[in-house]
Amino acid sequence: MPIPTFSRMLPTARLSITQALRLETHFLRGMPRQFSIATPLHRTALSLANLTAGEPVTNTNLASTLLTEGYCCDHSFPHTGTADLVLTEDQPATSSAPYPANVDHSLAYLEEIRSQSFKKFPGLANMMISRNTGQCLYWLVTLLKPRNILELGSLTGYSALWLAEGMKRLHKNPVGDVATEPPVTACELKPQLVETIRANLRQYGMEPWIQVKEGPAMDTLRAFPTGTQYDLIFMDANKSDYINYYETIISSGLLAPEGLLVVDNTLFRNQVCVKYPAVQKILRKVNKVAPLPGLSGEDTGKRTSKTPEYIMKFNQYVAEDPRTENIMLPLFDGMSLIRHRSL
Ligand SMILES: C[S@@+](CC[C@H](N)C(=O)[O-])C[C@H]1O[C@@H](n2cnc3c(N)ncnc32)[C@H](O)[C@@H]1O
Repeated sequence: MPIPTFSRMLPTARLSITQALRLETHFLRGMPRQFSIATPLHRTALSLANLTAGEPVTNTNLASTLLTEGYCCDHSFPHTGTADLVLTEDQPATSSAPYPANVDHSLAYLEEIRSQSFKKFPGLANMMISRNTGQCLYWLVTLLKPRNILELGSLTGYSALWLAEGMKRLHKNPVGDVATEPPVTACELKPQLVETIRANLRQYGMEPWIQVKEGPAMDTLRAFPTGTQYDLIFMDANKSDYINYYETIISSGLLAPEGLLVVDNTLFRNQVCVKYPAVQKILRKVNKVAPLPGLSGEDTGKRTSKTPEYIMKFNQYVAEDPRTENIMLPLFDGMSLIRHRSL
């Protein structure tokens, strides 16, 4: 069956958020395509990649996406004053690929893992990184050429696999600090998820690239022999321990001197920005048509009402830490890049 062409339905659509949400619900659900929403003000495409390809779509996560992929700092927040949106296609109508053309299509198996995760763990899968974040991690790996990678919080292995694919692109054979060990270490607390990660690794032949450590990430961090160093660390486990993980990683020297610590969800659906008047304004506007999930995501598993507070405190902690410097990318749910200041 041919994929309906959105532009045929709406050649040049200027829509309110309400209309966009309605359209999204009616037409875009489950379509294996990518669309973007650009505001008339800045014309920046906000990719809705994470809302397509059969994922459950709710008004809530559409609204969150609008916010988290928007501009979230008080000085650069451009949405103020308009709720109008222009919906445009950002893929040719013939394409059915879930990724933009520049992404290696051999990575399509990740899409399978993504949709299986939504089927198997509907209440948790929403916590996965977005496809764009996955691509970004993959790019970081290929640019930085880390010797090894550590991930805290792995769910079903989706983000770890993006990281491992970066390593795979760099090396024909898996090479870790210790040649016999897979170069990516993934830490996951829940046995059922660990089992799923292992099954995914087996199914897609990725066991030589990723080793899984089951249990609390803090135990795993503390168990590393003195002198262990990682060139790239991706932190995406429970937010309540972000400061503890960060402190352990930085003070123990686990992050190599030229290493990069990547931390996910540092904008936490923009809820960390509510103190900014411009953000409050857009939140009020969006809330009229699609209430945000308050401070506890309705479908976000472990996220608790305290999560935005944990993230805010973490961001503050890092910002004030003279040992490191960081930059926050407004990508999906916010991603911070942190490195030693001594560089
Ligand atoms: C945001 S999800 C990770 C998503 C994954 N990085 C991805 O994008 O595919 C957070 C994960 O951390 C795990 N987690 C929670 N507390 C943890 C802990 N103390 N130690 C290790 N993992 C933990 C959760 O079970 C969950 O799978």
